Amino acid sequence: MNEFDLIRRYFTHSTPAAVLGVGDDAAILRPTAGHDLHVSADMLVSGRHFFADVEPEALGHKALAVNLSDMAAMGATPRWALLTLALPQLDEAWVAAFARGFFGLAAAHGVGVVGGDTTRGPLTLSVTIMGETPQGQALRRDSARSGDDIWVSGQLGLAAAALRSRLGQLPGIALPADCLRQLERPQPRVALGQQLLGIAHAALDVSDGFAADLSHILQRSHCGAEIWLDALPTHPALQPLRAQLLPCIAAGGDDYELCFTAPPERAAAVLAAAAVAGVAVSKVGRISTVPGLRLLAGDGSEVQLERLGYDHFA
Ligand SMILES: Nc1ncnc2c1ncn2[C@@H]1O[C@H](COP(=O)(O)OP(=O)(O)OP(=O)(O)O)[C@@H](O)[C@H]1O
Ligand SMILES: Cc1ncc(C[n+]2csc(CCOP(=O)(O)O)c2C)c(N)n1
Ligand SMILES: [Mg+2]
Repeated sequence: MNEFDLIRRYFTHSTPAAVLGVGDDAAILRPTAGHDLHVSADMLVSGRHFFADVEPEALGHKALAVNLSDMAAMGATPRWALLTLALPQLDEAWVAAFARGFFGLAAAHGVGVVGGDTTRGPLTLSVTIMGETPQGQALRRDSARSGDDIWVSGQLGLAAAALRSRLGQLPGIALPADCLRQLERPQPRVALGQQLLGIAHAALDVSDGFAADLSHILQRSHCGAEIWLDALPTHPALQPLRAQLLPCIAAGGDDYELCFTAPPERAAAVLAAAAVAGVAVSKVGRISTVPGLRLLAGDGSEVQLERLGYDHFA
């Protein structure tokens, strides 16, 4: 099997939503009239974003999931993706499983894989994703307003706990299986993002860590926030370990949940949107005019974290 057999066999699927998909020098796409086009890229590098021995099917899922999560964060409907791979060797069973995970999730979200690039090299997966929102409707980072409630979807800290456990940093702690599942197969909150259009003011997805990512909203919106640490949602089985796992919950990363702000009078609309999307949401703080992020313990005292989130170069 050569490079082109590999592409034909594993990476060429029909793409009815594209004018022209895999097989030419470029794909041809026709965005929906009256919509804005969203484009985002996210890369996964072996040893940096995943362990080299991870199940290839899970890796295929995650490579697309982290990109779908960026579309979810904008409230966009994901439509097309490009898949760029560097593979150290041609291991057909590995590629078949990877493609199963990737194309399974693509099909579930109606995303057409319209092209990419394949080369030999250190295991690296890069995805470019494109999606749409009705013109001017997208959920951006720069639109939070003083007085907004701050919400987060799902549960935080599970993936970071699983990572630390795998690294031997949580001796004597048995984690629920949901933690490893969250690390290896995150569920992007695409439906929630779309439901929040017209309700949320600002949004992003939590990839580096809740505190670090919320800080991006604060910077771009020129405001501050207080966060009630006890309100940050996590897995029930981790509740007794909350104090020890606070760095995972508040600043761990790999959560792929949505953090968003909305005016208090839209709280019922937020809860209704979450119910339609089938995702739990928690109110965890408030946007204020006082600059900076204040993390508050149950007694109202301010907590300083050593790190707010993951940083590749820190
Ligand atoms: N090499 C680069 N060249 C140009 N723009 C970049 C580059 N790397 C990142 N960016 C841009 O910087 C912004 C922040 O990027 P980042 O990768 O941190 O996105 P994120 O959504 O916060 O996190 P994640 O990568 O986990 O999705 C984005 O607008 C992204 O397009
Ligand atoms: C083996 C291994 N080591 C570390 C981590 C943790 N990790 C890596 S990148 C990142 C932030 C998001 O990445 P990016 O900002 O590049 O999108 C996190 C939380 C992991 N998942 N696997
Ligand atoms: Mg993002």
